Amino acid sequence: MIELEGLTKRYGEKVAVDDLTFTVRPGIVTGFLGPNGAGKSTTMRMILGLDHPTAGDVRIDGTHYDRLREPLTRIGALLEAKAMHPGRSAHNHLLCLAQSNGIPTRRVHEVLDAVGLTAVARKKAKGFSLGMGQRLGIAAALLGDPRILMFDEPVNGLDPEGIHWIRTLMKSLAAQGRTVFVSSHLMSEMALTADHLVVIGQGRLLADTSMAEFIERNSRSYVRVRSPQREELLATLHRAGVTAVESGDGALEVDGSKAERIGELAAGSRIVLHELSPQQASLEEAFMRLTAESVEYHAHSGTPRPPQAWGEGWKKG
Ligand SMILES: Nc1ncnc2c1ncn2[C@@H]1O[C@H](COP(=O)(O)OP(=O)(O)OP(=O)(O)O)[C@@H](O)[C@H]1O
Repeated sequence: MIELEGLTKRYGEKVAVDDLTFTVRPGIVTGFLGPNGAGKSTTMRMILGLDHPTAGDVRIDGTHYDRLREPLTRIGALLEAKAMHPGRSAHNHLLCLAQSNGIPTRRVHEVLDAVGLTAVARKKAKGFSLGMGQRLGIAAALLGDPRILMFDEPVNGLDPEGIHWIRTLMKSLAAQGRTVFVSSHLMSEMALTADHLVVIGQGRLLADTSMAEFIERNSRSYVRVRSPQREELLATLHRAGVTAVESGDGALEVDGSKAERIGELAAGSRIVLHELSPQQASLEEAFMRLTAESVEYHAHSGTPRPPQAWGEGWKKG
């Protein structure tokens, strides 16, 4: 279990992590989601004692990282791929880590096998592709057989096979009862991997929710309707107790009614329809709405929409 309490990090004027309080629990994959610069890496560095908090506290199974005995056997982390000596082989890199942490040598062979690097174990790391570097970083995280694992953007730059492999690995580690904490800036990626979501923006907690709850709240389905007899259609829908809102481009959006019913109501009043289409809002859109105000740098493609009122509704703790 990882517990953060009021965790804060300032760099001069910049507040990189702002009063974060949440708990990462065992047995599930917890996704740590936020746009670029949200403070995910800084938070993970503080969990590992690589950065010191300006305020607040973070504990690993009740203890500060600095006070853990043989920390690699308690928490394993992949923070930056290729954080290794380029002239060293994968085998020797892991062997050095094992020897300095009191981990038996046989674990080196086990983890090389687990990440599929046995065949290239004696090759120098500088010749490794990004995917091989990620696998070696994950092997290092697994070396001490820790109960807690933390991965910072593990699928960045990987091919589909590598992405699939990491997703499966994270789920199986969680199924073994371990705590798995993984960061990403892609909602679509988290939707496929995480059981629980912690969302941050500009260092602040925006949501702490189960994935199922996030999907339920944000998989908004509605029907788009366009008609040259818009006012008559609005009046007909109103009489039937169906609420429609303007979509901004002249069309109407109707929640809570099927396209069939709207079509039948329109036909009953001899109203011509030019469009009648069921729609499903994507989780990526929901994430973008939630974090819109906290994104540091926008492309000049339009004004971000303000976060919806529901943003606060599912924030816990
Ligand atoms: N050593 C530092 N000195 C000054 N500012 C920093 C430092 N480290 C991080 N920051 C700033 O803190 C903020 C959070 O950065 P961080 O790398 O933690 O975000 P992130 O969510 O991991 O982003 P990304 O997905 O882009 O890696 C950013 O604005 C960053 O510029």
